[in-house]
Amino acid sequence: MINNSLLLAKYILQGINMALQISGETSYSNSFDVKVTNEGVYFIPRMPASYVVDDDLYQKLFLIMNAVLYPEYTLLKQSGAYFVPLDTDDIHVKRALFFPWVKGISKRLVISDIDSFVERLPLNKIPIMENLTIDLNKVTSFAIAGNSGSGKSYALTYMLCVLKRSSQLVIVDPKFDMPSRWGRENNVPVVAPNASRSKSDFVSEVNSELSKALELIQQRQQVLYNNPTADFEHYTVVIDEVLALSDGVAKPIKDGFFSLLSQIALLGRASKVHLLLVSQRFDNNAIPISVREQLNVLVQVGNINSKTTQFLFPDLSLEGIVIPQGIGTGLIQVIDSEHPFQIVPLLTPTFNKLEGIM
Ligand SMILES: Nc1ncnc2c1ncn2[C@@H]1O[C@H](COP(=O)(O)OP(=O)(O)OP(=O)(O)O)[C@@H](O)[C@H]1O
Repeated sequence: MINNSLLLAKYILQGINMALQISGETSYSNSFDVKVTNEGVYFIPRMPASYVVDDDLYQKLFLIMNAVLYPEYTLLKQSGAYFVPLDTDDIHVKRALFFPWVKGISKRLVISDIDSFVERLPLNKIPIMENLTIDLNKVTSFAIAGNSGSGKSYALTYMLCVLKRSSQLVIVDPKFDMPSRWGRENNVPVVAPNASRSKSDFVSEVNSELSKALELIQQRQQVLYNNPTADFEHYTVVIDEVLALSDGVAKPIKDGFFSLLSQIALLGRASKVHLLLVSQRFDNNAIPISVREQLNVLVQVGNINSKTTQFLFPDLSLEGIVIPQGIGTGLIQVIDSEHPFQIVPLLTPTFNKLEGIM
């Protein structure tokens, strides 16, 4: 175990010196340096340099360092070069490429009793893996994508269990399936279709539920206007199979659905009103672009390739990301105020069977 940051920086430098082919430049010729902090690694080029400091260099360094650091640390994949200014008077070394990391590698949470796990959970915390916990106060909208059989419903069930600890919930369940049963057992209101009603009728009911969430946002905005430090209970609208809702309904109803979703996604942050959307995919038929842009917890389970990641992770090159094998695996990105862009391999939690629900 390497725990001394100087030693670790030296080890990383060695890895870069050996593997990076940039005009024969190395740290020995004083071309660059590496610094390590709790948050990640800084690659400091000495400028002007005989090599170009660009996205390409960034991705190369990512590949080299991710391998030399495995399994002590996992670098968080960025879509482009992540420049940071450094606090020094020396113009030659006033900038760095930054590689944020998390300690260890992604490890699945295995929970033997989900009820007591949730009971002991601190408020607003959403554990995802052993080294990744989301703070509900820092994120607004969640999306879970994955093909049939990929572990989407299982992941959703887990999210419902942990979210209930910190948030009021309302569930929209077009398939009248597991989420409806979970809602019944947990006294959470569910909007589901019934045989005697048309699809448009059902989506209209969904729209009126979304209108209620929007009204709540507006009421809370009023309160915040008078008291900017007011605090509220989280409120989360969970929608399973979003694509099944937006597909094949009358245009005015679909437009209404999209418009309500957009407004909630855009305005919900300050008033703690969240969306949790689940869908096979999140293309423009499933949700409007404005909603996709607001999503800040993005989960893709099942097959990971350029086709499946094109909607939630359009800028992602998968190079260098070690995707775990097996059931309930994939990728997760959490965009919060501290981390503008980070994608890590995901293993969804495993928990005990819930009688009568799944
Ligand atoms: N993290 C996990 N740990 C253990 N088992 C899992 C995990 N994730 C998924 N599974 C199992 O994988 C199988 C498929 O998962 P699930 O039913 O959630 O898929 P799905 O994507 O929702 O499919 P569908 O859309 O057809 O409902 C289930 O038997 C489930 O128990």
